[in-house]
Amino acid sequence: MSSGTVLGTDEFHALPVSTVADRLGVDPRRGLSSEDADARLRRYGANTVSVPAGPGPLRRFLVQFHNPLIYVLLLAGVVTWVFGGRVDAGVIGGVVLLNAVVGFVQESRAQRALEALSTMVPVEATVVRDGVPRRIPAARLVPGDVVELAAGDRVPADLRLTEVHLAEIDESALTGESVPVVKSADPVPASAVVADRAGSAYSGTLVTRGQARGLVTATGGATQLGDIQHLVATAEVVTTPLTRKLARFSRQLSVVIVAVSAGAFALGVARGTPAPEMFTAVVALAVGAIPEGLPAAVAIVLAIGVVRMSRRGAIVRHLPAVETLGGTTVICTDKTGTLTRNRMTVTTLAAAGEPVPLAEAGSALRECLVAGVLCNDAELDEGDPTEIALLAAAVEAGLDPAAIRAAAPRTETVPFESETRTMTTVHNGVAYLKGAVEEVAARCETELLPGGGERPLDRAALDRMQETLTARGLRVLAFARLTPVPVLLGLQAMQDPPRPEAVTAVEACRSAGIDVKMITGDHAGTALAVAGAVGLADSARVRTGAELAELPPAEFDDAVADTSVFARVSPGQKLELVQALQRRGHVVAMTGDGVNDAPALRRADIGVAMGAGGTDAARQAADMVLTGDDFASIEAAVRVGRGVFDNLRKFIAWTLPANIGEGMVVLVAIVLGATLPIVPVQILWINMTTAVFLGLTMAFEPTEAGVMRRPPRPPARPLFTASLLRRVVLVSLLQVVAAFAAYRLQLGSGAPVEEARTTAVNVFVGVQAAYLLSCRSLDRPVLRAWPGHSRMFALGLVLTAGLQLVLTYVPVLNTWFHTAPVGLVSWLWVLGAAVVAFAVVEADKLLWLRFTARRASRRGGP
Ligand SMILES: Nc1ncnc2c1ncn2[C@@H]1O[C@H](COP(=O)(O)OP(=O)(O)OP(=O)(O)O)[C@@H](O)[C@H]1O
Repeated sequence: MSSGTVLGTDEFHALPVSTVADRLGVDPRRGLSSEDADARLRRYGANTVSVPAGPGPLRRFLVQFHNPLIYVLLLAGVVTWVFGGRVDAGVIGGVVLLNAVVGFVQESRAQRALEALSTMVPVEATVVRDGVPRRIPAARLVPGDVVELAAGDRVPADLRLTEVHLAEIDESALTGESVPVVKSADPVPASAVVADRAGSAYSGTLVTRGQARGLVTATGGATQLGDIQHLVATAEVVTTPLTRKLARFSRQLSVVIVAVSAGAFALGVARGTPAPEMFTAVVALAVGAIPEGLPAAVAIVLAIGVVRMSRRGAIVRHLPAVETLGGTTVICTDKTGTLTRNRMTVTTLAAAGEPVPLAEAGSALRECLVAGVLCNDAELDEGDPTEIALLAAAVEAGLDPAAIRAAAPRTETVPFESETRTMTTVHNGVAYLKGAVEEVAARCETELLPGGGERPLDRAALDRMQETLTARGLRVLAFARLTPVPVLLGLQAMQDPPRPEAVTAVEACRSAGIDVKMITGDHAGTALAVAGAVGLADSARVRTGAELAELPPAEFDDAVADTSVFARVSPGQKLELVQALQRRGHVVAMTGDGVNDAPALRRADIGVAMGAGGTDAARQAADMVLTGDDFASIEAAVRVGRGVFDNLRKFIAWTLPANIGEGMVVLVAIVLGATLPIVPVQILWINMTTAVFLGLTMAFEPTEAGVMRRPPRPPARPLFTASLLRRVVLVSLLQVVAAFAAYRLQLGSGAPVEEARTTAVNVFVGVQAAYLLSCRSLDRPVLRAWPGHSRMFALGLVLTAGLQLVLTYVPVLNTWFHTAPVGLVSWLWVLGAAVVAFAVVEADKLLWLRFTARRASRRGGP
């Protein structure tokens, strides 16, 4: 399906521009009229590629049954049925069904959270309509629209290029070719493949250099990108390194459990238990012990993290980023906009080594202000804040920017680039240069004196002036007239106030053991002053890009590690910085907004792009996009990331002992040759209800207050620590002992077996609930480190209690699950077991804390 069928041809790339414009019915200079565009929008639809829906709900539901464990359960159901256990078989069937429903719901939730993300970053395009360029949502583009492209933009639709200025486009998203393609406006042979069509630009690719204009030839699903997305049936699976690690762990554990079950089966049968009965028992053992919900639950915990982060202004583009963020050890951040407001105001001018107040500059430094107006792409209300400030300064000094521009129309432009740090424009044969002081001064031999006259450039005085201004945190730009001979016109120094919230956020990061480094293209003096203002500079630790370039390779990594402010850094060097830090084992978050920052963003463990000020190229390369461009959002995201990782650990720490305990009850009974204190269908009941209503509440735990007061998790730390393993052993033992004790003592006191088993089941769930309470704080006594109220947690407890009451007192369930109503004594058992289990785990935490503290002090540590 291509637009060609709609528009009469799909060979626009082979036609001259004028023919293309005719076919599309548009004047390439004026663009479409608004009415025509609206009509076309109705006719061709929105310019969005609907993500292929993926497998439908039915398919996703059926997939839930595709699991070896479920096969075994179903088999057990059939066996039970055949040997007459109709009710038990029905219960097993019900459990399988319920399991599928729960899995389905969980997965859908995670999927929805993720889908919501892709719509959150708005994409805009510059389009010419009714003869004027304007920004509109890219979704509203229609075939025939005239689109303007500039370096950093993502191509918003398929275009036939009409005008090209040095444009290069990275088409790797489409063709896999990573070298940018040089574009032209010429037709190519009709047979040319997409990669060879120099005269066209394709939706989803990135402009890496230059500017261009083009006519929209296809939108939405009719674009090449749309074609591809339809071909690639995206069954995108929600996996991260952690979910994969866990999935592998679950598989290994399953193998062990199946082996144990087989052994238990053989043992039981050898002792004379009927095979079908034994079979159902070991199936219960296996189902109870295998933590089947683990990978899905982890995906949910992460997805919830994504939602929480988006509320803090940080939009995560890749799920694994949530996990990585929590482990971040270094944040490398921009200055302008991220630590400061990016609201520039010129406060001082200077020439010939003397400051000139803005109020007097209109006469004394007129040409410096004029250069600031002419060599400038902004309007007073729109554009680069640095350039807006220059216009505002001219206005404040009494000049009229519009009149100045009208009198000296621009004939040539060399745009600003971070590499050259300068911009040049030519007006009626007069060339103006503006940019970083060093770069501009290097081109000049003479300088203008305030009020008139010239003298040879006094470089020492200029340097001193720059030192004075930058030390006040001002960004300093120099201006020169290049014709007939280069003369320095003066300096304009602008203020960009630090964000107050950045100060708190930097402080929070530092107390969280995260190193914050500032990387800027600005002058070292300015960088240092701003760093001081937001609380991240110790003056000895600033280095410039030039100094970095001089370092011998052997010293590079160390130097980078102990520098906190990098000034006059080029985008290419950002990549080197990331690599150096990673070589030292750091997990690096790096911000960037320009096209040239993309490699560094991609390389960083967490690439952070700006939603408002950044380019599409940077956003495309990033793992996370900040809607407010604000450093505080990075800090908030790290905080959430840590909380999410904690919740994962909590979930795992709860679920493993719970599951293994369930399996152990059966195993112990078989090994001892004793009757089962909990029968298979009851194990299934416990497994189903507690995993959802107790375990999953951990996903919603609030972030603990102290998360930002402890050091980052060491990148190499395994998920299964000694503490966790100890906890698994302890808690599964507690459960087994409690269940057996309750069962035996009840039997001993003459209670019928159903009542004794019901008590054992309730005791079991009670212990799991008590342990869940303890898991709200993994390492510290929970009552002392109370994480605050959690509605989910409370709801989970209430629902679980309700379900146990239903299981105990509702006759139908009594029949299905072989339970019976019990008396007060039985509930006292439950309460007692829960209290004891809670106390034991809390005591274990205290002992362990004391043990580690003593070990640390013996090693001479604090
Ligand atoms: N529009 C411009 N025209 C000419 N020169 C500029 C312009 N903007 C900035 N400069 C010069 O280039 C230097 C680097 O600016 P640039 O905007 O590349 O820094 P940056 O790395 O983006 O800064 P930050 O890290 O603070 O965001 C500035 O110190 C200034 O001297």
